[in-house]
Formats: sequence, structure tokens, C-alpha cells
Amino acid sequence: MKLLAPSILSADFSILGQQIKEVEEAGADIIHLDIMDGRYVPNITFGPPVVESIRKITDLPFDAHLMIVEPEKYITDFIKAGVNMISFHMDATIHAHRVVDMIKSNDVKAGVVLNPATPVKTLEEIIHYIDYVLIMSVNPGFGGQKFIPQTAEKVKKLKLLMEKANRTDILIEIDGGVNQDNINYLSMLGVNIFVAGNAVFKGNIKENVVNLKRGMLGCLS
Ligand SMILES: O=C(CO)[C@@H](O)[C@H](O)COP(=O)(O)O
Ligand SMILES: [Fe+2]
Repeated sequence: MKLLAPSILSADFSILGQQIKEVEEAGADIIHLDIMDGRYVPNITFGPPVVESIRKITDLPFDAHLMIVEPEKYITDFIKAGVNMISFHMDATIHAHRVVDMIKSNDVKAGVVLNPATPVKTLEEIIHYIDYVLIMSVNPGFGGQKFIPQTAEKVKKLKLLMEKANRTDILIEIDGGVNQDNINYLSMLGVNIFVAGNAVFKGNIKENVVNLKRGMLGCLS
């Protein structure tokens, strides 16, 4: 499965609804929502009321990437607002397993996030319970940063762990600095969900989505 998930963090918020429609019409598969609290990361974005409001304009799945401390406090609110997938950073909570349970008991997909310096082996126990892993390929907090090449190695390590745990069904998502130059390579490594902010919203949105999807699906022409 290969899916493109534009991150609205790089969208023009004065015409957010319009830009979401535009990526949808161009062929985006998922809308990626970067939720930042100014504590886990040095930036603040938006919360459940904004999600609830944009929920009305598209049926595309919403993928909430929670960069917040104590994510357990807000999971119910984001689910009520209409998200379909929620990922959180394990070091932002004391009880990661409980957080996964909270997410999944509401029929929402649960993912955990690895920062660039977080080893894949930290997933060894939680891997049995989750639906996807989000590999950060930049340090979380901002859009438009440069892809950190070493993070691609984690895809290989994660695939080995998935095999060992008999969980080859887990989806691998990559987030940060994904662009037309690296998406094909990442796809070949086995990434399933490609988050792209600047590479979608800067310039011609339709062309960007079409070109990223072409790279993602392996068509080099
Ligand atoms: O989670 C994050 C940043 O913390 C990302 O989702 C970025 O917002 C992706 O933006 P680009 O790196 O693709 O511009
Ligand atoms: Fe993100």
C-alpha cells in the first residue's frame, strides 16, 4: 500500500479549506495534521476545533500526528473531532500501551513515532499492539526542514523487527523533508505512507501531488 499524506502545516491557513480541496482533487490519499503544543516541540499549531471544522470539507482520512506531552488528555477530543489515525511520541507519555488502547478502542488506527535519535528497538514491546510506525526524518516541530539521510536506515531496521514480531502488516510512515528527489528511494525501501508539507504546498499543488505520487508509485517517467 502506498499513500500520499500532505501535511497542512505548510498550507496557506487563510485559505485552508480551499487548499485541502485542491490536494484532494489532485489525488492525495490522507490529510496529515501536525498537532504541536509548544512543550513537546518548540512550536504551536492547532487543536480539535480546527480539526472539527475541516472535517466538514473532505472525506479523506485524517492522520493526527500528536507532538504534545500527555497525549492521553486529548485523544478523546481528537477522535470526536473526526480523526481516523493517531500517532504519538512514546517519550511524551508514561503509559504508551494505555494510550494505544485508548486510540484503538475507538476504532481509530494507532501509531507510534520515532524521532531521528530514537532507536527502532524501543518498539520491541509496543509493536504487538500498533497499526503503524511514523519515522521522523527531521526533528519534529517545523515544516520545510532538510531530510536526515540516516533516518532512512531505520526503515530497514523496522522491517526486520516487524518480521521478527510477525507483524509485517504494520504500515510504515515517513515524515519530514520528503520530496520529489527522495520519494522513489523511500518507496523502494518499503515506506507505505509519505507525509509531505513543503513539497506539496509550495508551488503548484496539483503538479506537486501528481509528481510525488508518480515517484511514490515508482514511475520514473
Ligand atoms: O511533523 C512534522 C514536523 O514536525 C511534519 O509533518 C512536517 O510538517 C512535514 O513538512 P515537510 O518537511 O514535508 O515540509
Ligand atoms: Fe508530522
